[in-house]
Amino acid sequence: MQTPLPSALAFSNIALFLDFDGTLVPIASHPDAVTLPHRQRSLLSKLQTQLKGALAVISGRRLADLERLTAPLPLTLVGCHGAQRRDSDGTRHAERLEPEAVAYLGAFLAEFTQQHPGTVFEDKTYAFTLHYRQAPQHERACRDTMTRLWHAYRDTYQLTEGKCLLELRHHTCHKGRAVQRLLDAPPFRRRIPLFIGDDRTDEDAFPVVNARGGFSVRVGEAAQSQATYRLDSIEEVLSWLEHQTRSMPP
Ligand SMILES: O=P(O)(O)OC[C@H]1O[C@H](O[C@H]2O[C@H](CO)[C@@H](O)[C@H](O)[C@H]2O)[C@H](O)[C@@H](O)[C@@H]1O
Repeated sequence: MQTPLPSALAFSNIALFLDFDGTLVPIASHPDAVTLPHRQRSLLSKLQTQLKGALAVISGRRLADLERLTAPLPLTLVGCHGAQRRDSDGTRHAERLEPEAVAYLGAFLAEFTQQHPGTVFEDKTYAFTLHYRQAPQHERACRDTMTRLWHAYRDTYQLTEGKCLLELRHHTCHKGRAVQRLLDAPPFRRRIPLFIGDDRTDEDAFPVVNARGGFSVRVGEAAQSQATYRLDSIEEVLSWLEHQTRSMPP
């Protein structure tokens, strides 16, 4: 059971990790329909300065998507649930992959969406995401297909569920590992981690944050969560963070 996040924290010592969709920006009908509103952009910019760079956006989206959405802010960005990273100085990191499986899964699922109108496929190289938000009549077919593919590739990929999506993600896609790595180096090292997220893959990060004596925060209702704290909505996330920026030196 999560308790409400206290409004007063020693925020200047925090390493802040923010999920993107459903935490910073509202869920939209299609992945490409999302933008970063002025309020969030200005907040991220202030936090980046006030936390001396100890801020990262950690998302299931591709790194290229995050770069486009947050440009020109020089943030640390983690894409594909941890498989890709851009540091605030522009340095890039990416996990290695077996190209054969990537090509096969990409081609197979692209064909699947042709046969199931309204479904959306994102080929993120490290993760293959099938959305049925706009075609709920195809949810069963999406589940069956992704389950079959997972049985064939379970040594390398795991099957997870998100908000109206099913995803085969490579074992290197793991937000907990991403947080661990960031905390081992400046500017995050020796700070207290605070992770805010709303989804299944954010759960991978919560035990890492808890083990480091940090603050794990789940956004919205969750039947089961390892988060210690709760914020009820995106509006609460933004207001809470804005309150912290007002309590720190500019
Ligand atoms: O880790 P996150 O930043 O929360 O990313 C999770 C997934 O977000 C996106 O899908 C979700 O948002 C879409 C746009 O609002 C929505 O249409 C979809 O139904 C949601 O599941 C993104 O498209 C995925 O690649 C991310 O894995």
